[in-house]
Amino acid sequence: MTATLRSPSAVSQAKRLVVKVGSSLVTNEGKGIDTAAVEQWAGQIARLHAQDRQIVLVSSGAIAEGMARLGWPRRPNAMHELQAAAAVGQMGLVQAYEVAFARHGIRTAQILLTHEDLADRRRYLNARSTLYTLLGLGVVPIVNENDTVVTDEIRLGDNDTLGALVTNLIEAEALVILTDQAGLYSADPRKNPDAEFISLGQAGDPALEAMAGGSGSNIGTGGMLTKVLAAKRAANSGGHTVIASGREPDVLLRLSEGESIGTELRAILPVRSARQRWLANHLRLRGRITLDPGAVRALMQGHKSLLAIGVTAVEGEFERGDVVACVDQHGVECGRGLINYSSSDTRRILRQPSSRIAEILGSMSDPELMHRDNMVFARDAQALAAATSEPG
Ligand SMILES: Nc1ncnc2c1ncn2[C@@H]1O[C@H](COP(=O)(O)OP(=O)(O)O)[C@@H](O)[C@H]1O
Ligand SMILES: N[C@@H](CCC(=O)OP(=O)(O)O)C(=O)O
Repeated sequence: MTATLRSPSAVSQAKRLVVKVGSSLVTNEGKGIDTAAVEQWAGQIARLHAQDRQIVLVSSGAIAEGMARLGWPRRPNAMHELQAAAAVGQMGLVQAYEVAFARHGIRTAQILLTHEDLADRRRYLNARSTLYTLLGLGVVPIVNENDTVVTDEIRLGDNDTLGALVTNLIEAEALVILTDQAGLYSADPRKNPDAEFISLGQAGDPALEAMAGGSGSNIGTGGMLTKVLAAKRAANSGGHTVIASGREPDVLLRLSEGESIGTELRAILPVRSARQRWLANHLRLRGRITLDPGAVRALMQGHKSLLAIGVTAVEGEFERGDVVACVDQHGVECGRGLINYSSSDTRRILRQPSSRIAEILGSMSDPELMHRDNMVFARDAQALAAATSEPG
């Protein structure tokens, strides 16, 4: 039983939405592209299009389809083989979508993104402007990670995260994650047949992360946890998320008509500005600086600029203008931002008042290490609790 009274549905209100379909769904559990399913989704999206809704499709399946085309029975471990499979499979993926959408007179466009594209401010703005242009032209962009050029260290790896980043990028009101389960259960239903179905929740609720696979330890390995975390990320731009079965007949249409299908994770957190989201969405940072409890409080409670005097340690190598994490003494991130001094200069001025910067470095470009306008502060109560429990 997946449908419950839950109204109004986030999707029914959305004018702009991102639909994400997972690998096992698209490729029929690795057997090769499920053209019937692709046609179903294209038909539904065409109907939503006719209602003047703008849709971006984030589709996985390149690696699985590449493996099927190359006749590889098992997923390779070597990165270059995964990349080769993705290059082969991506052809099949876009071909299937192009044919399916053309039947409805709709053009499609292929957008392959990497984490670096979204981390670099200029490339991020370019990607956003291209997506807006395509949506304005009535085209359905088909997005995937550019698996062929990413390396292990910089890959997003799962398209749930990519779907959320795209939701933030284009400020979509809803993210629909279609998968092989009816939605989120209180535990993995494959292992726990008594798991309860969760129809409605709040994006960012840590209890959901525990249900989806334990908080933290499984991050990045896919499954439900990346979907729950994607909902939290989508909420940064006010996007509501629905996790539902891609095999549910007319799932997108019924959601758009207000029917309660799947798990809806509502965005209730205050919306962050586009610049704050860009800062928050950096998945891999060049360095981190450790703050003393007083500086953590100034950041978390006062949203103040960060001064060198509150910094106790510096890790990593970074330049002025890089995005760097601020962590408390337990390593919990309490904010991040564009740093005004390189890692070597920061090491020289840490624990020092701003009045001594010119004397130590020979000149002072800025009195603060990070200006509050170039920072985003954690919403996580854990960091605040850690900071306030310490005297200082
Ligand atoms: N609490 C949970 N509720 C539902 N599914 C869960 C849960 N925890 C883990 N899972 C697993 O997550 C799987 C879906 O994730 P994944 O295979 O990555 O899908 P996709 O390819 O669509 O992204 C489900 O098949 C299910 O076994
Ligand atoms: N970019 C990869 C998909 C990554 C992935 O496994 O995503 P998902 O199945 O959505 O968790 C591909 O197209 O094969």
